[in-house]
Amino acid sequence: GVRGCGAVPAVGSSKAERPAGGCEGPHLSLQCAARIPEAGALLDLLEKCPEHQKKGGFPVVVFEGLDATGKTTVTQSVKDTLNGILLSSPPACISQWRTIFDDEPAPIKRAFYAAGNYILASEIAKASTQAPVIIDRYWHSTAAYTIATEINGKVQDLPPANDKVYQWPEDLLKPDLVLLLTVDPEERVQRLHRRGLEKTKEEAELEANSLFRQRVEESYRRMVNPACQEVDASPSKEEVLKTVLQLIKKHCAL
Ligand SMILES: Nc1ncnc2c1ncn2[C@@H]1O[C@H](COP(=O)(O)OP(=O)(O)OP(=O)(O)O)[C@@H](O)[C@H]1O
Ligand SMILES: Nc1ccn([C@@H]2O[C@H](COP(=O)(O)O)[C@@H](O)[C@H]2O)c(=O)n1
Repeated sequence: GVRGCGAVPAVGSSKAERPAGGCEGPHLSLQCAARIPEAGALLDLLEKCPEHQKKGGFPVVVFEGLDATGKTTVTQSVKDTLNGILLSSPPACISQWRTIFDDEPAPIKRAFYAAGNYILASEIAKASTQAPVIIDRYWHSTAAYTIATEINGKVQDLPPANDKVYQWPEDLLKPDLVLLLTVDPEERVQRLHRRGLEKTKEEAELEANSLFRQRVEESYRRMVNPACQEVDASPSKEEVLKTVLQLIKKHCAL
């Protein structure tokens, strides 16, 4: 069995909790490695990461949110202001395989992002002994997009608010603070267009499908332990930076 690879049917549960019959983890990993050579390399990297990584003494702050809500912009500024270390999910060491897994069926694609979070945890453990760590997406993104993809229809059709799919995995290093950036849909579309990068399939889906967008955001809001703290990211870049720095100072010992 491999950490993180059973994330689709068991979002939020730890490796140990996953039922053998319902767990796609080991099954998926063997299948993947035989068919996709990069899956073998990914699993090798994952196996090298020690389990139950511990955080260092510096704060670990995650930024979450839909595409184009301003995560890249604000994480860079926070990192510069705090002399921190900027990390992202999926981590740089596996990002060259991202397009390969993005084109795979949903369970394999999600397993890639889930495994990436466990590899990222090793980087967070090390970096947080040296400086404040600022992260662009982590587990909440993997969980929220998975839940919103697995469930069709309206927000009311999502699993109930206290369902265990919204729990943080027991065996994954926890951040000190998770900030969820939100902007109204019109502003977000304008930012997407202003940015002008090529859209991924999922970004196109997000833009076209307002119900999907609502399910992703609501899933973020339902995540617990740690929950996301919502930040209105509609104001100017300077205002947003000021707000998040205040929140970091309030919640983390710097
Ligand atoms: N507060 C803001 N006001 C106006 N424009 C902004 C603000 N923050 C970011 N932008 C602009 O919006 C666009 C998207 O921002 P950014 O790339 O930081 O979002 P993102 O959340 O990292 O997106 P993705 O998740 O797709 O990488 C960029 O062109 C950026 O300059
Ligand atoms: N921890 C993560 C990170 C990302 N994803 C998936 O990637 C898409 C967004 O990535 P950007 O680089 O454009 O911000 C997002 O749609 C997720 O599908 C993930 O699942 N888990």
